[in-house]
Amino acid sequence: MEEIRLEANGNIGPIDSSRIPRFAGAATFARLPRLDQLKEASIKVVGVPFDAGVSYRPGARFGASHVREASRLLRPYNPALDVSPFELVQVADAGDMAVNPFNINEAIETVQQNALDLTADGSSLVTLGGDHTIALPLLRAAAERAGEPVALLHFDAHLDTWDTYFGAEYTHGTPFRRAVEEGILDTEAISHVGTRGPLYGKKDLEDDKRFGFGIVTSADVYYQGVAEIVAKLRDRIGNRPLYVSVDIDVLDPAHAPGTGTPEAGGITSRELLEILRGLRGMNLVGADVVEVAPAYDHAELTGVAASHVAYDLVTLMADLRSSRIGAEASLAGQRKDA
Ligand SMILES: N=C(N)NCCCC(=O)O
Ligand SMILES: [Zn+2]
Ligand SMILES: [Zn+2]
Repeated sequence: MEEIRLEANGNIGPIDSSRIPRFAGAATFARLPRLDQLKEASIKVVGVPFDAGVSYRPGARFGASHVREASRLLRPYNPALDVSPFELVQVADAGDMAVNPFNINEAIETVQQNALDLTADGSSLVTLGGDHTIALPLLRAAAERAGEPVALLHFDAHLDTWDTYFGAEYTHGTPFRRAVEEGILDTEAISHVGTRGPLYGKKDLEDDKRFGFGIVTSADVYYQGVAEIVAKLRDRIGNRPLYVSVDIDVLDPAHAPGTGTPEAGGITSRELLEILRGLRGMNLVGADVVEVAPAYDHAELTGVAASHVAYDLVTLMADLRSSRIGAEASLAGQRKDA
């Protein structure tokens, strides 16, 4: 059937949910056009159906399609930031990467190469996981595109800076240790947010600190509040190229039960969204939302939370890009006047 879409400023937007019921048709993120329906896009949402790196419950391979399904209810105007992201720039759903489910090393190579290919035109990626293993190749690609090590804001119940599991180096509990070892993170500006729960030992925290990570625990969010935490994070990161990785288990299991390694005592979806919104204007170069495992989800809670997180990340990127376009235009105007 014909797709009736919203359009503005030459950008092709979501299917118009006032004319085609939002529950009709195949799901793309926020009902956006597929990349293969367009010539180009400035922001691409891409899925990575991969969960061969998990240490506990499997199922995050189905995360991206679950988030797409749950994203049918997203609307085109984001009042929290007063931005209509799909009007400002072209946003598209780039589909799923075809990653080898039987070979982790090959899967990591594929994610890295696909991320580089998708961003060769200067566009930005929001990746839907997949387990957290995929953050490593995504960070490699982000650092290569940025031309320098990137700052990292890592929202997670877990540190994910452990060394190995069963001798395996590339797992969902180890991506950020590998990233530090590879020199792709700017260790002056890396922080975990939302960590909590039992660890293997105190050494986990000592190692993590040695790598350069700052920690804002889930309890810190409760005691200090969103505004204070945002101010501290902004201060630490400044204008460095910033990658944001959101493990959905950063949320309390009450807000996101559909995940593989749940921990009690997490932040709320309101807190997470407000912290993300507080990053407005920062130099966001890439982002992921990982660890959505729909088999353990109820009432689409986790899918809805993850789709809103991805929507706010897209909004931040769209806002940043359009403010840069605006700044360039006014600079060009000034040059012409001079
Ligand atoms: N990245 C996530 N979600 N979890 C890591 C937990 C690793 C562990 O089982 O100790
Ligand atoms: Zn986690
Ligand atoms: Zn994680």
